[in-house]
Amino acid sequence: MSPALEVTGLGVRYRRTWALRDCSLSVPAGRVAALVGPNGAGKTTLMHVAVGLLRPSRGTVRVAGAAAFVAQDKPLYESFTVAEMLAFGRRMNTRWDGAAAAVRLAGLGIPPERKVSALSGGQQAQVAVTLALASRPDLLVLDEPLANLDPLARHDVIRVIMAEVADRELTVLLSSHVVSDLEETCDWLIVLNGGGLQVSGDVEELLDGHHVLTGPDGASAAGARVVGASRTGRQVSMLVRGALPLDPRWQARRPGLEELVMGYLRSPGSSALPGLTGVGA
Ligand SMILES: Nc1ncnc2c1ncn2[C@@H]1O[C@H](COP(=O)(O)OP(=O)(O)OP(=O)(O)O)[C@@H](O)[C@H]1O
Repeated sequence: MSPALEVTGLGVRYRRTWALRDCSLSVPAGRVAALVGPNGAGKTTLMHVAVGLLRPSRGTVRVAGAAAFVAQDKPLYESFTVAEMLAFGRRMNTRWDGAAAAVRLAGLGIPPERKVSALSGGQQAQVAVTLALASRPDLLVLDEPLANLDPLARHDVIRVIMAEVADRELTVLLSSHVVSDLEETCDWLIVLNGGGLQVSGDVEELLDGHHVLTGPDGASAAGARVVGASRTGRQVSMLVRGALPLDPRWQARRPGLEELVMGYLRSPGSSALPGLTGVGA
């Protein structure tokens, strides 16, 4: 099956700053991909290129079908009512499912005559996601849609998106700084760091392919590809990729998603990308 999103040798430069350098990745159709990375990693830039808001300085980006985007800040026109936003969406989109959007907003208790500026942050996020889904995209790109939402509203927004993913082959690219929000939702992981791609792959395969090791100071890591290590007193903890080290003093377990992400973010020189081998690769 062809990928929903394919990025090859992507570089994006803002004047003298390269926001993204030599990124190549592909996300299979029907996946919910988490895009994580520290501030300034290039997440928004990648999303803008994916939806055609920004042109690559180098390389190519290919989306199979139509993309919809929910921006990080102010995704809606504040002076519009909800009904006006829906009418605007209908005019701007060739394939538009206004009926489903109206049903969803009614289910959420959001009145059509209410001005966007009078909605809570959670309601605004719900309206923005509903409008994006009404355009029947093949790829839905969401830049931190859960920021500033309370836990209940976060759960509701995720539930709406996941229902749509289950209904049809929608692919989602979702950025967030809160990895725990992504744990139950995402089955693909992309980690960007300082404009470079560190990780892109199936979440289960990545978790199966890594171990968290704990052992005494002085235990040998020979035979393992170390992503990163930390020390607490005389205890050493390491994230390794692939085979375990030979030294029997290590205790190994499968990492959680957050441990995996943090392990890579703390070691910007490490990467887990298809086709790369060697220490830290
Ligand atoms: N319009 C712009 N002009 C110049 N530099 C920019 C512009 N937009 C982004 N950058 C720079 O590009 C880099 C990547 O920014 P980007 O917004 O893509 O990161 P991000 O991962 O989305 O960050 P955050 O998590 O803070 O939202 C940063 O160094 C940023 O300062």
